Amino acid sequence: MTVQPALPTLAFASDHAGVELRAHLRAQAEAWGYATVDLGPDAGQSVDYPDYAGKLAEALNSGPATLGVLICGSGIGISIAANRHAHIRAALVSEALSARLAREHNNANVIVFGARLIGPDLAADALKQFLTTPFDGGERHARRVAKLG
Ligand SMILES: O=C(CO)[C@H](O)[C@H](O)[C@H](O)COP(=O)(O)O
Repeated sequence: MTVQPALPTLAFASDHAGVELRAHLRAQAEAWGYATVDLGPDAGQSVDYPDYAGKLAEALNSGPATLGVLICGSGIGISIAANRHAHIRAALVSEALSARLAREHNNANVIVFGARLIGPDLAADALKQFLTTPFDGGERHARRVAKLG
């Protein structure tokens, strides 16, 4: 019998612009077998993306989630905010190849989407790549990631 490694728990957060895409991607991830933690916000309120990037950074610090998904309108503000936390390597992506490379080369632990710039199917494809690609672990990549701090 082959024992499959446990899937990581995923944390999801967004600002108001990302509420719908967050729900879609979270449902997809659960359908793929991942446990998820939802950090909000609820629909119908305007919020500030640094607050939700901070919630996700805190969640990855305290567990059980080890990978995160962040979404704002463009993905830019929330990725800037997330990357101000030393243990976060957040990659803003708009297609699946970048999502794969973010794991393979950068060992990114957070994937970021711009809900106003990417469709739900493309975002789900990119998320699937992100979740199923391990860090390459090669010496040059490990060295560079270590220099990120
Ligand atoms: O931070 C952003 C842009 O870099 C995000 O796209 C935000 O979601 C956006 O600024 C929110 O804008 P809104 O007019 O308050 O909906």
